[in-house]
Amino acid sequence: MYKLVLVRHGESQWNLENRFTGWHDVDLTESGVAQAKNAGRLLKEAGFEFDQAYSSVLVRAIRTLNIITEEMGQMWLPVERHWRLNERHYGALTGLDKAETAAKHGDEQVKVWRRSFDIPPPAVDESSEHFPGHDRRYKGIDPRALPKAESLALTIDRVLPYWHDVISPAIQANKRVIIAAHGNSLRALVKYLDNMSNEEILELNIPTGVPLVYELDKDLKPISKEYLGDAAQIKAMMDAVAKQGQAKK
Ligand SMILES: O=C(O)[C@@H](CO)OP(=O)(O)O
Repeated sequence: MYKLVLVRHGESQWNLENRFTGWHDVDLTESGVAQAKNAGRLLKEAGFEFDQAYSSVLVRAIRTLNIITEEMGQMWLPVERHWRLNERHYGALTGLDKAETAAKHGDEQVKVWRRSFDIPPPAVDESSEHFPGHDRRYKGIDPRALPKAESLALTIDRVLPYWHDVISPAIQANKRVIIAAHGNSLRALVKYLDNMSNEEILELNIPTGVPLVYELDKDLKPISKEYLGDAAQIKAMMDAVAKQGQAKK
């Protein structure tokens, strides 16, 4: 049996401001830092030791992982950062206020943009500041692979090659792995691991800064899955994520 830990970054500045974030690079808030410390403390108390860590190339995930490994006394861990673990690209919604967008287009439309399986938000064009082709960290990647807007389905298409080529072989080579990533890049992975239907994934919201521990069999099929921490608090955090896309009453 293998163990795998997934963690969504702690609260970011744009989570706090309730703005669509995607590939925009924002840092953690103070409470995001506290959430990451708490995640590290919980993992340490539960006796976790890792051999390999992975994160996206976005600061909020990188910093969350740093804080967790520092808290655990495992800062020396090898880390591989990869753009394929980035958040889903929010296209032309990037930067907009989620509640204001819902007031303008309706809660249902925003739920479609946030959570439908295969309907992407409106795309940016290559002149947009939110097109990743302008960012040095994505140099060397085939521009056709760089997103202008992604649905969850498209996010799955770019996350899974990294899972199959890099992460799952590491796990099967007995490396104990932690992955720090994002609400939707982790939903992509969870959908795949748990073999969830397109309808089931619609209602799945992942809280910030809470370790999600999987036990996997030899073929990496889940045996069990649980969040570390206070169940009532975690449920409240998941409900709050779901509500972020509703217009203010
Ligand atoms: O804005 C985003 O990039 C994501 C995660 O923070 O938000 P949502 O939960 O609306 O998909």
